[in-house]
Amino acid sequence: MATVAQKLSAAGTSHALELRGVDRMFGALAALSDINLEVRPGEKRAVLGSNGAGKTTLFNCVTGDFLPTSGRIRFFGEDITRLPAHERIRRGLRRTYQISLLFKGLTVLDNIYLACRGVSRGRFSFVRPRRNEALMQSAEELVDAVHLTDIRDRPVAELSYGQQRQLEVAMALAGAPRFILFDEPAAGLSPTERGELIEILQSLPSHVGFIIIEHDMDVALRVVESVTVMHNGRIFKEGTPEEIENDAQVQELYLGDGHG
Ligand SMILES: Nc1ncnc2c1ncn2[C@@H]1O[C@H](COP(=O)(O)OP(=O)(O)OP(=O)(O)O)[C@@H](O)[C@H]1O
Repeated sequence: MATVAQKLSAAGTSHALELRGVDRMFGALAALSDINLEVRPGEKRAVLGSNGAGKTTLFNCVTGDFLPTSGRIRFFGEDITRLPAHERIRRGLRRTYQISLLFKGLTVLDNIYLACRGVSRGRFSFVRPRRNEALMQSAEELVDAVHLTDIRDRPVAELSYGQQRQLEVAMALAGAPRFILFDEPAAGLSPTERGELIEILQSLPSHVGFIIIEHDMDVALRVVESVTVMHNGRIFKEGTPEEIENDAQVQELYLGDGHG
């Protein structure tokens, strides 16, 4: 059986995600200008930048929530620039949002089960599944992966804010994703919860790549191998976490502006 690398090579690319000349206008405002970005399969990358830099718009263009005004986006070699969002999900792209999209009245396990069900090809049924069903097993594994085993039968409304964010990570992992976009997963977390999130992100399977938007540098730089800094809708700098941390221009632009 061909490996992911062999399949990508046959498709003429070695990238999980590739953006070429992507622009996104909102009226006269260029939220994204000439974005060129390449992310390898399994690569973990942070996108940093101050408010309004264009980070969320970048995610929206990749997921299909917004179409780019111009430019091309490829996902594992396939041009997805104009594909609807659900077709991108079918191809293994996932995303978390800054706002919570959980079913608060359902249990932790049921929320993850529904996420697994939503991205599976089977037809939806309102009949409660038996525990041995394959999807329920996947849901149980994901509960363990995000350290929520002890509270898996609790309604989400009773969870702390940090536990709800952990649950969102599990839901993004439903259905064997190939690439995940995390939108500020550490926002509003306590130091302990941040530590837990770092552990979870560090233990994701090596073949699953991600981009994380994160204002908390401690979280972002500890879980990635590469960093892209954006400013005013453009890519300002790329490098390793060490290079970016020690870059004088980045410090002046981003680290020095009081972001917490
Ligand atoms: N739907 C929209 N309509 C009009 N302007 C928008 C829209 N979405 C984003 N913008 C504008 O595009 C620019 C980039 O916004 P974006 O949300 O992508 O930045 P960001 O880097 O994610 O910022 P933050 O860190 O505050 O979330 C901003 O000037 C914003 O006001």
